[in-house]
Amino acid sequence: MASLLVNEIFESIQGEGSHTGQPSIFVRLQGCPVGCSWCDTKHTWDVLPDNVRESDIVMRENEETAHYFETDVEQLFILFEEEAYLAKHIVITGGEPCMFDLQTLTSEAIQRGFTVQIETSGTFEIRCHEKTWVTLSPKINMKGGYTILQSAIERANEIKHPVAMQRHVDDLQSILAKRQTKPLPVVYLQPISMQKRATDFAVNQCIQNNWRLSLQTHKFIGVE
Ligand SMILES: C[S@@+](CC[C@H](N)C(=O)[O-])C[C@H]1O[C@@H](n2cnc3c(N)ncnc32)[C@H](O)[C@@H]1O
Ligand SMILES: Nc1nc2[nH]cc(C(=O)O)c2c(=O)[nH]1
Ligand code: SF4
Ligand SMILES: [Mg+2]
Repeated sequence: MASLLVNEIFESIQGEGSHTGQPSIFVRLQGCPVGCSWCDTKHTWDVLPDNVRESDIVMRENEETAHYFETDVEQLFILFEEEAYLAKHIVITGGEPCMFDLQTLTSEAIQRGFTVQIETSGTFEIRCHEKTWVTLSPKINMKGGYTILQSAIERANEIKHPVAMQRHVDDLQSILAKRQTKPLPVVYLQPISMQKRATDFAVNQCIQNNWRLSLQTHKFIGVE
């Protein structure tokens, strides 16, 4: 069975976007080459063989590390049971989770009665069950040189765009103009790193464009 590289798994409340407030099992996969300068999970970027650990070591680590373990879908659901998770919603994030083929994981989750959501930059093909909720957080002109895929723009169930300045809004407008599938997905602006200037800017742009505001609510209340 296809392998997954896991940076961390934890149960919390979805802090962002349209599922905000929903109890969720977060699966954070290792690896991302996109290179957003303001990324809040830089420890997930590199996949260094020296950083492989046993799953129980990674599961007991309390701080952010670049350690990861290798697993498969079957083992992942065993682990959920061992951890006695209660949430019925799974958020697959990273790193860039779409570097992995998520078809088996999302299908198995849905078959077991979970709802599933993927958080993705849209720079890799999205391979998942059709009932998966896809949150697209578009990344263009980042250091890694990746471009957003048209297929990701069409697949998005919501767009959650990190913003701090006008250029980010212009990027978002250009992405929305490319979307052919109707209806348009619900659009959120998410202030980069919760900075006051970025938040004020986002509020103003939400009002101007009738978009919604997404705050990283988990950070305000100090949970994972
Ligand atoms: C860490 S990313 C991982 C998933 C995927 N690579 C992506 O970018 O969507 C998860 C979410 O956090 C957002 N994000 C990352 N760093 C942020 C920051 N400093 N401020 C606000 N949002 C941030 C991303 O845009 C994305 O919506
Ligand atoms: N509580 C909580 N909600 C989140 N929503 C998206 C997250 C992510 O890092 O992808 C995230 C996260 O790291 N924690
Ligand atoms: S695509 Fe996502 S994980 Fe990768 S650098 Fe950007 S925000 Fe971070
Ligand atoms: Mg996060």
